[in-house]
Amino acid sequence: MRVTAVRKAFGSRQVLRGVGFEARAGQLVGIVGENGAGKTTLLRVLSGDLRPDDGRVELAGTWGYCPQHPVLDEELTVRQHLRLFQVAYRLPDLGRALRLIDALSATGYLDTPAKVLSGGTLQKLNLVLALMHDPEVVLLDEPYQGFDWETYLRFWDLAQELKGRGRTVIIVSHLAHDTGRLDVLHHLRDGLLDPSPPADPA
Ligand SMILES: Nc1ncnc2c1ncn2[C@@H]1O[C@H](COP(=O)(O)OP(=O)(O)OP(=O)(O)O)[C@@H](O)[C@H]1O
Repeated sequence: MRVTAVRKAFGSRQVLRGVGFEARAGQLVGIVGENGAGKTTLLRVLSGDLRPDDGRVELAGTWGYCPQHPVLDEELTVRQHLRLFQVAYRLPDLGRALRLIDALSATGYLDTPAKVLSGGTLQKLNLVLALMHDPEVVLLDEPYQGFDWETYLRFWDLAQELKGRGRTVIIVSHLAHDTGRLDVLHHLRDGLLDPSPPADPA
């Protein structure tokens, strides 16, 4: 993925003022910044959900997008959501989706409607919907919000597994901890990315 000089304003508020970076296959890339820094705006531009005022986003291959707020139908169960996305992604079966649900310990909720799921379980579904077609580039907006510690650790196992298979994983968070798990960390400040040196594995 190559991002060049992306600009986006809402009215007179310049949120992105020339953002550029590259992410390669097999890289875990973090983008951190304070509340309101423009992280979600950037990810929406990267996913094609929002048109930038200027700049380019080049993305080779398939992508998956896990938005900050799950876009789900509260009347549908977890399994029905998986089926809906199976059709949209044109997948032959739900094998990978069910393995991901299992890896996140959500199998017990397959037949539960979204409207009665806890926030953390909704987020598990949100994440699985972004990963079930095994995209080459994964865009994750605060992917572990609401996760308990066990699930948080499983999330990072999953991220490592994706990295190991050459996927590009871009994680946006307002939390700058756990940066040792990332290959590259960018800070979004004043509408620009400030690249940090590779995270210290210690
Ligand atoms: N659709 C919109 N219309 C107008 N202003 C917007 C819109 N979306 C975002 N903004 C503004 O752009 C700025 C950046 O918002 P954004 O949601 O991208 O920040 P963020 O870094 O993701 O924040 P957080 O960590 O709180 O999720 C904020 O000032 C926000 O109010």
